[in-house]
Amino acid sequence: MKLPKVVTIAGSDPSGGAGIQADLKVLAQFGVYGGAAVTALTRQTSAGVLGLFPLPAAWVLEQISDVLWDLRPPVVKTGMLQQPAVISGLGRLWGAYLQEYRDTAAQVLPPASSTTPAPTLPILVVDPVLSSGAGVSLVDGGGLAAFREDLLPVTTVLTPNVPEAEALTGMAIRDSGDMIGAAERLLQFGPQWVLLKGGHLPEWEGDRIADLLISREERRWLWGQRVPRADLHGTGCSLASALAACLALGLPVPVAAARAVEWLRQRIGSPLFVGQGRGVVCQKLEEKRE
Ligand SMILES: Nc1ncnc2c1ncn2[C@@H]1O[C@H](COP(=O)(O)OP(=O)(O)O)[C@@H](O)[C@H]1O
Ligand SMILES: Cc1ncc(COP(=O)(O)OP(=O)(O)O)c(N)n1
Repeated sequence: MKLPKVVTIAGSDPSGGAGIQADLKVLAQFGVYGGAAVTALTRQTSAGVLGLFPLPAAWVLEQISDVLWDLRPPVVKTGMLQQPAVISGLGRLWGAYLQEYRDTAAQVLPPASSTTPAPTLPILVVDPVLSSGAGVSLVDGGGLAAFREDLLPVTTVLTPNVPEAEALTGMAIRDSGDMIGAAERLLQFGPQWVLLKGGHLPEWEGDRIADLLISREERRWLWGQRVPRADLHGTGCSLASALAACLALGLPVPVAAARAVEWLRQRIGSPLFVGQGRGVVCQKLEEKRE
């Protein structure tokens, strides 16, 4: 088997709970090699985001291009992209990356027929980070339009939470029916799959909770046990990285999504308190120390 590799494109969180630091730790836990292109530096503690220092957009895009054509990762995951020029530029770069795969496959494979499977294309997991858990905006004006117009058309799996799906669609999401409507609207922007996370909805009955995984062909609810949730951050980054890792290990999207969601849910009720503020996702349950 080829070395499983994921490149994460995200911001830096010095406290290690979110951003590239969290992504690389999750990838390592799944046994997947991680590369990272950094979009912005934050001043951030476990209590929240104190400041944001974006790197020049052209320079960020050069970093991404360098690492894509060097490592040739089969899976890329995005976190805080922050600037519209980075979001749109990544859409263009990813289109070129996919095209090169198609051209190479056309040279080495026999012509496609009903019996030859289509070549496996690289996978782009987009976690549309818009704000920190405490509400600090992590995207500049124009970012939503850049996502909708330039990045979602080339996205394989989009992983919004409820507020992110509301912002991208302009639709209010109050219950599971609204989740379906918003996820279908998101599919119209172009992603092949949408994993709409349900953690922000109050409606779930009793001790159950669900996320919605949807494509143009299928719809699945990923049900799980709702646990009392301590205040923690980095859950969105960790889930998208776990999903990217499972995809790099060769699992199909529905299996990878179910496994990643389960992995995170096992950790949500049992965070690590590493600083003075919120908890972070515990990387290895069996090694948990207070
Ligand atoms: N109280 C909870 N108990 C169990 N799982 C939860 C709980 N809250 C959220 N989750 C799960 O954690 C993941 C992240 O959910 P969510 O909070 O919606 O997104 P985000 O972390 O991006 O804000 C989802 O798989 C969701 O089902
Ligand atoms: C550098 C950086 N990137 C992303 C976030 C947001 O983290 P996320 O896991 O999406 O959200 P919360 O769990 O914090 O709600 C961040 N804070 N910093």
